Amino acid sequence: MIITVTMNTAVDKAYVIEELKKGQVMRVKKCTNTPGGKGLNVARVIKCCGEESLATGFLGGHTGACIKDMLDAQQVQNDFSYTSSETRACINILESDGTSTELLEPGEPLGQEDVAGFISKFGKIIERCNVVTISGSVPEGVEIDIYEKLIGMAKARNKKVILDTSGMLLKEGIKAGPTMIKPNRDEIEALLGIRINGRDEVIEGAKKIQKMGIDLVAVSLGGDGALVVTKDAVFHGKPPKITTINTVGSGDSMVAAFAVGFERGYDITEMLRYAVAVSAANTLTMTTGNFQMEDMERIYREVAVERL
Ligand SMILES: Nc1ncnc2c1ncn2[C@@H]1O[C@H](COP(=O)(O)OP(=O)(O)OP(=O)(O)O)[C@@H](O)[C@H]1O
Ligand SMILES: O=P(O)(O)OC[C@@]1(O)O[C@H](CO)[C@@H](O)[C@@H]1O
Repeated sequence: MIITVTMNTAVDKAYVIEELKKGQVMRVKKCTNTPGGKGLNVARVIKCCGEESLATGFLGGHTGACIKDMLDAQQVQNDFSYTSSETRACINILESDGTSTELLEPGEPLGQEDVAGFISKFGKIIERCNVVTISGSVPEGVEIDIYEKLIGMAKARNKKVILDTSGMLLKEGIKAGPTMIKPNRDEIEALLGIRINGRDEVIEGAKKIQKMGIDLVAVSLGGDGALVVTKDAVFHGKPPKITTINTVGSGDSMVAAFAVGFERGYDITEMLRYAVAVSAANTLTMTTGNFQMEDMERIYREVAVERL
């Protein structure tokens, strides 16, 4: 069982329009509502992979109740902390030329008692899992070291923990030594406070972060696939060239696939090949955090994994 933590859940609204024009009234051609916030995408993809997950974090107000109904209808197991702070919406505007523009609400503030209640719930439910994923932003009112605390609790019980976040949350979370993190190039730059150009510099940056006490640093590189840096080795997994439909949630799909890899005991190269195939397959569907098995299997056969 894999537990996915989403402190800042959202209803993800994908708006399909011809062309975004600032300052004009625009009618949306098609709107898709999906339970979102990174960890909910992770949970859905784990289910697509055929493994059991339990989604936790916060849901609040009418939007939270609506997300709960959608998760239950999709048979995504969940055990959330409920709050009166309304769950946010995140909007992804998709134009016909493939441009994607995201508008992410901050999320209504949570109270200290909300957070304390969640920490207590988390302590109980992690007994039931082998792997924990912790993803995304947190609403106001949540301390910046929350992920450090959660990772510490999971590691004290010998769970594998994947952390996928950014900014100060990542900086603080790393202090607890998660098993894996999945930064992209921008997140490495922000974490190390440097500019990075080209693959070699990405690898150097990832090696520095790995030495901070993280077993596996997976760096996602969009259409160029992903790098994996461990204490002993560096691998690059490259997907075949594909025409994407919606890339939002592909980082989450990658996290889900690594979590499944840990759960199944895959070795590093198997895990990387699988993660690249699952995340690339996610870009071929309109819904965030979803893939078709036949897409994944076709791409899997064509992923090139190279030891550098
Ligand atoms: N154009 C693409 N073609 C093939 N695979 C892709 C493409 N874009 C993304 N992927 C796959 O998805 C993975 C994650 O994508 P990306 O590097 O964009 O993550 P990210 O920056 O964390 O994105 P996000 O947080 O928006 O989901 C990549 O490592 C790759 O395997
Ligand atoms: O504000 P956060 O938590 O960092 O990111 C939220 C979000 O953009 O991430 C997902 C894509 O990765 C979307 O489903 C969601 O709306």
